[in-house]
Amino acid sequence: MGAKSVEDMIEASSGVHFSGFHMNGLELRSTQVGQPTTLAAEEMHKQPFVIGVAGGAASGKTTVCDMIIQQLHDQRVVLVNQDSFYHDLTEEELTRVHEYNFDHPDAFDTEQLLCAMEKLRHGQAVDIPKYDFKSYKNNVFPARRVNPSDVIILEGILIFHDPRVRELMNMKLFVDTDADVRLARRIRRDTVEKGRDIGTVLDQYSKFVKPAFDDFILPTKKYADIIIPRGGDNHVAIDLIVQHICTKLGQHDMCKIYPNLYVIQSTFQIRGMHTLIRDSQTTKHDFVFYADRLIRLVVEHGLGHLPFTEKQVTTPTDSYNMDDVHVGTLVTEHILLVMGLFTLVWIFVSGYVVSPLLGVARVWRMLCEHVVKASRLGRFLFTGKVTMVSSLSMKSYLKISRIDMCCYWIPF
Ligand SMILES: Nc1ncnc2c1ncn2[C@@H]1O[C@H](COP(=O)(O)OP(=O)(O)O)[C@@H](O)[C@H]1O
Ligand SMILES: Nc1ccn([C@@H]2O[C@H](COP(=O)(O)O)[C@@H](O)[C@H]2O)c(=O)n1
Repeated sequence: MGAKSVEDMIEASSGVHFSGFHMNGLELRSTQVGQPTTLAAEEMHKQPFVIGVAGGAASGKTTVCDMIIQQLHDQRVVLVNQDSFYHDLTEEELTRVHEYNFDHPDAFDTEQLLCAMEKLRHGQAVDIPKYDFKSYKNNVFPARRVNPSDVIILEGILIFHDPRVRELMNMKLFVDTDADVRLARRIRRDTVEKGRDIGTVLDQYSKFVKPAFDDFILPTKKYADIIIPRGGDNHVAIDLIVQHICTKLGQHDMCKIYPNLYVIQSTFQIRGMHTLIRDSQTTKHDFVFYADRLIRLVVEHGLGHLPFTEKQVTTPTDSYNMDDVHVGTLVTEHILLVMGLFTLVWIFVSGYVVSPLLGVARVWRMLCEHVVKASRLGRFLFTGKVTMVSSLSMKSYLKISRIDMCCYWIPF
């Protein structure tokens, strides 16, 4: 490939980019300036929190869902069963119903399920059919009107099978109950509630239910975030799951109110530092040290949202690509981002009863450090013995210098 085409490629890819950091690793892909990045974020954050619950038939999925719903009493939660989306049987299929495999992925109308989810996620109510296990039809009972909610629980034996359905889920649970327990429950349920005779239940189990569990259901266990042994008997697991959902919903709600809010993923290191600065035994020196590190994380993540353009730099020895951060825009378009950072760190620091001024001063210092670094780099690139293939213009340099002065001027 010739030198010109390399240049062309760089030029073609040298638009302005935003780097993003989002909750749950959901990233907004790099977008060109002027495109509605915040609209995309809004779209994403306005959507409900979707929990998928899979597991074998009679494993206790519905029981677990009911327990979660009960404990999330102050949230708007709806349960959507995959059973509601069983295909209607044709007349011919009805005459030979015992040969029909209700445990195969093709038994479900996944397109209809996706369509219903699409509507719910966009704030529209949907009518979900109520399946009749006795007549094998989904139009015997009136459909159930489901309104858009904060949380949607999608439950079903094969709810993790289709990747498009899996992608809708923020959290995936797999109810793992022993096969003999599932069979015992199924026999009782199908004979008592569905009025089937035990011979038919056992035939269906060995012919379709067990093979489908091994071939289609069990292989989806790997997609689960949490596996719940013993289903509804496992109160500890359900309590922990509900706590986790509440935490996520808190963040989710905040993100819904503030579409430009980014939540930094918690790590053991971050949690450790939070513990230390909350501890009354922590010395002033350690407090300042760990608070500084936490503030630095916030500042660095915030600055990661500044737009940048890729530039090619030729040094005496080599040529390489670098990201030219638009420091100049710091004082103009992105002043709000910087102000937001101050406020954020101010809230963070003031939450720990330190003088808010101390917090603001520390943020200023960190921002200045960053800008000074960028400024030094800028000056080096501009005045040093290097050739810029794509120019870092005089205008940018002047802007950098102005910020430089401004930063030194701020007393702290
Ligand atoms: N922990 C449990 N102990 C006893 N019976 C249970 C338990 N969990 C569920 N069951 C019973 O087993 C049957 C199947 O449970 P369900 O929650 O409907 O499972 P699934 O939704 O996975 O088919 C129901 O009759 C239910 O009452
Ligand atoms: N007409 C039907 C439809 C489904 N089944 C069985 O139901 C099971 C799934 O429901 P769960 O509530 O237990 O998850 C599945 O194993 C089907 O075989 C049926 O028997 N008849």
